[in-house]
Amino acid sequence: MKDMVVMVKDFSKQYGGVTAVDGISFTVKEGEIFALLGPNGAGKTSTLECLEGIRKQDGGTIRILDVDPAAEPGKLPQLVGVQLQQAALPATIKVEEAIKLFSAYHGIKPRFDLLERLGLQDKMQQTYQSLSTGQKRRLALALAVAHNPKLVILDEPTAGLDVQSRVTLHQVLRELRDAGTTIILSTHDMAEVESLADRVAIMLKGKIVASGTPRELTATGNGLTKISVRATGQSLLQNGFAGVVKATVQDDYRIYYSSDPGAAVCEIIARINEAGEELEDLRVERPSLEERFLELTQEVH
Ligand SMILES: Nc1ncnc2c1ncn2[C@@H]1O[C@H](COP(=O)(O)OP(=O)(O)OP(=O)(O)O)[C@@H](O)[C@H]1O
Repeated sequence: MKDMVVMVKDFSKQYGGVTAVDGISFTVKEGEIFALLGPNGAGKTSTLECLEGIRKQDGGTIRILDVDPAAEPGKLPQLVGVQLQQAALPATIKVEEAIKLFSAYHGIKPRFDLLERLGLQDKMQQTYQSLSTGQKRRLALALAVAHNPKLVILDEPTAGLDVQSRVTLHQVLRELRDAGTTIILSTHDMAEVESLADRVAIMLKGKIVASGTPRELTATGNGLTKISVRATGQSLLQNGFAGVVKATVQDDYRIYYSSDPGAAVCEIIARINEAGEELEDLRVERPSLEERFLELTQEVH
């Protein structure tokens, strides 16, 4: 069985009178990409900062590989790689100097290979302030993972990145995961979670309102599959297909939301054939995380 890398139990965090995190619990296993997904103010950053030992929790237990971050912060830097926020490096430090500095801190050889992997090999002599947002984030990731930490914590690693930088960053994160690194990240982006995360916890107003694999989360809730179909005749205008609870028309398409999509698709095709019509297009989309997220948000409000 894989080792538990992170254990969070009944964790809470307040700022003055504001409860930012309200008694959440989760665990993360070795070699998992775990996402905290939630809107602004949900408590994601507060959670990550307590895991990093930057802030102290007000209640509950946090353990990272059996270390209590609040009690033994000195043990964390070797175990945990943290992606620095934008302003954390001096404006005039060069990329090469930053890599050397961090490598010296961890007592390792400079990892210039990571710069190449992250497309920064031509930027070695550029100052930090002259890098674009995407380049700064890629450098921050290189600095976070250079010493092969067991856990990497990333706060919205792809926010504001273009598609290419985002794809590269996702690839690097998957490679790290496949090599056994555990990754916790926060994000607003549901598509990112669906394509990248092994497990996700949805946070709303300081609580975890749902958790599981992205597939498990989309299978809960109303779980309706969307079937969009276009045919040459009028036979589809009459509904009555298996498990369909809602039907609409959009452009030339009839759209059905069904709890039994396999049977519904068979019946739709049979109806078109019986009517002697032609099937022009058929699309089946399983419920998305976005739909589940919106459902949950409405439940909480
Ligand atoms: N230093 C602070 N002082 C006072 N309140 C804070 C502080 N940091 C966060 N909060 C409050 O705690 C709540 C949770 O904030 P947090 O930054 O953890 O959420 P988040 O999910 O990371 O949001 P975002 O996606 O906007 O970064 C918010 O209501 C926020 O205003």
